[in-house]
Amino acid sequence: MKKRIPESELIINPDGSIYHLNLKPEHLASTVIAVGDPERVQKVSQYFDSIEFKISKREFVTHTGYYKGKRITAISTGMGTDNIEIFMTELDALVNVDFKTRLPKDEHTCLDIIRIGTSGSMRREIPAGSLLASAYGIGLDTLMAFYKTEYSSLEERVSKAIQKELDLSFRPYCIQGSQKLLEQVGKGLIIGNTVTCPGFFGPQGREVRVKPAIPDIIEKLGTIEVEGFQLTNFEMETAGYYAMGRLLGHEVMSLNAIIANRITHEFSNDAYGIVDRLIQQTLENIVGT
Ligand SMILES: O=P(O)(O)O[C@H]1O[C@H](CO)[C@@H](O)[C@H]1O
Ligand SMILES: O=c1cc[nH]c(=O)[nH]1
Repeated sequence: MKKRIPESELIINPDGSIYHLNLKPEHLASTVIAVGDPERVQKVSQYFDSIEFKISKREFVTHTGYYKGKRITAISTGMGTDNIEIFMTELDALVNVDFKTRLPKDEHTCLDIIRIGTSGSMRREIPAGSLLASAYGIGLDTLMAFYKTEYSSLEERVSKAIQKELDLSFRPYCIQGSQKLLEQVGKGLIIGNTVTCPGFFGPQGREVRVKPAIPDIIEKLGTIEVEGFQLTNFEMETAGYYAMGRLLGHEVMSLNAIIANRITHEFSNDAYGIVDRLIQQTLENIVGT
C-alpha cells in the first residue's frame, strides 16, 4: 500500500507549486541545467530560442524554454549540499508524486540533471580555463549520514582512504555520477573526481584570518590513489547531487568550469568566459550536435 505524504512533509503552496522551488509540475522540463549562481540562469537561457516560463523564490530562479527544439529548464540552487538536498527532493516530487492525491506515482520519471558550476583545481596539470566532468563526487559533508544507500566496493575504498588520510571522525561518501550523461555532456571534457566541501575556505584549505584544522588538505588529498582513482578538484555540490540522484533515481552529471588552480595559486580573470564556454558546449551536447 502506498502511503499518502502528509501536508507537513511535502509542502505545497496554496497556488499548487512546491514549497521552495515555487514550481508546478508543468513548469519543469525533463532535462534540467542546474547552476549555483541565480544570475547564471539568464546566462544559460539567453541561448534559448524561446522562454515559456520564469519564476524565482529565494535562491531558486527558474527559466524553462527551448534550445534547438529541446525543452530545457535552467534553475539556480545557491551554494552547498544542504540546498541540493532540497532542490533534488522537490524536483523529484514534481515528477514522481501526484500533488492531488499526495501519493507516489505508479510510474517513475527519470530526469536528466546537469550541473554547470565553477570549481578549483587541485592538480597542477589542470589549469584555470579547463572544463571538467565529474565521474565521481566525494562528499566531505555529512548529508549521507542521514540517508541510507548502497555503495560500490570502489566507492567504499575511496571513502575509507580519505577518512584515514584526513583523520576525520566521520566517513565521507563517494558516489559515481551518471555514465550516460558523462558520455553525452562530458564529451571533450577532462574527466575528474570532484571533492565536495561543506565550505569554501577552511574545508578547501583556504586561510584568510582563521587557520583551517587541516591546513595541508590539498597535499593530503593529492596523495590519495585507489587503483588509479585520483581526486582532481574542489567545489560544494557535486557529491550531494550524485547521492540524491542515486536515492531518487535520476541521471545526474556535474560539469565544472575550473576558475582557480590551488597548486599554482592562479585565479582566472575570465571566470565568466570559462563558464560561458561550458554553457554553450553543454547546450550543444544536450541536443547532440
Ligand atoms: O559556481 P557554483 O555553481 O556556485 O559552484 C561553486 O562556486 C561556489 C563557491 O564560490 C560553490 O557553490 C561551488 O560549488
Ligand atoms: O576554488 C573554488 C572555486 C570555485 N568553487 C569552489 O568551491 N572552490
